[in-house]
Amino acid sequence: MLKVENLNAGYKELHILFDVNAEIKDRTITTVVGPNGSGKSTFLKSIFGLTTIYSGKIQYNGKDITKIPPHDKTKLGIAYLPQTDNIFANLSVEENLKIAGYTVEKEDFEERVELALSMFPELQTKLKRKAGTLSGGERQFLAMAMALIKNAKLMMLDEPTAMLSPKYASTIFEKIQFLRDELKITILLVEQNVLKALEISDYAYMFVSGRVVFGGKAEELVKHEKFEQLCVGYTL
Ligand SMILES: Nc1ncnc2c1ncn2[C@@H]1O[C@H](COP(=O)(O)OP(=O)(O)OP(=O)(O)O)[C@@H](O)[C@H]1O
Repeated sequence: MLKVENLNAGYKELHILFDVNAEIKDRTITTVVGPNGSGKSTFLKSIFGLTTIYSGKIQYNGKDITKIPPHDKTKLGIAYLPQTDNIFANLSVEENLKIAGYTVEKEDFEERVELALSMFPELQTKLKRKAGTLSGGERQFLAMAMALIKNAKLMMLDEPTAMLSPKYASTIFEKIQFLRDELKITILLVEQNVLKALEISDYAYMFVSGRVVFGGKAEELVKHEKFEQLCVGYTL
């Protein structure tokens, strides 16, 4: 689904990612782990078109999307959910859902809202509430519901369980599995709850100082000699 080749990227002249190669397979969960500041978020942002790309290539279903702006990537079915600021806090939940559906045909929109609310029934009773008054977990649900309405096929989630209670975090992990298993959505995840994320993941990448030091099956990463040293502390 997504192929990243020899990607070098950063913020203007600040080079952060070095020769990154990665492949995200269709209908899988791939988790990116690594110490703080290793470039995990920058990786997601680069795929979405929010960084400076110096060289390399990003392909999505065989199409070169390296230089395509974010709004066009949304149309192709790519969604990027940052850790914060992923909803319009001053608007109601309902208005947020409507905005997500701006580019969707009216009939499709109603169907998509129905699907989104069946997946996130927690939002059903809060449609008139200002999104800014939702709990952290509910905000994540709303952001994911908006991505569903946009018909996302690839969802990139940056630390969706950050600041959430363990109970809420488990619910988010269940929802992510549901997205893969029932809705056939491909997930690229950056997570601080590394062990829990790897449990539900098919593949994983470990970044250190902007370089990929491991790429492969999620269960293999746990056996990697540097895994504990680099991810513990950050993991627990
Ligand atoms: N908008 C930005 N402008 C300039 N530098 C940035 C920007 N965003 C991130 N950086 C820098 O890029 C480097 C990588 O940051 P990034 O957020 O990608 O790491 P991360 O692995 O996701 O870290 P964390 O686990 O702490 O979230 C850091 O040195 C950070 O300070």
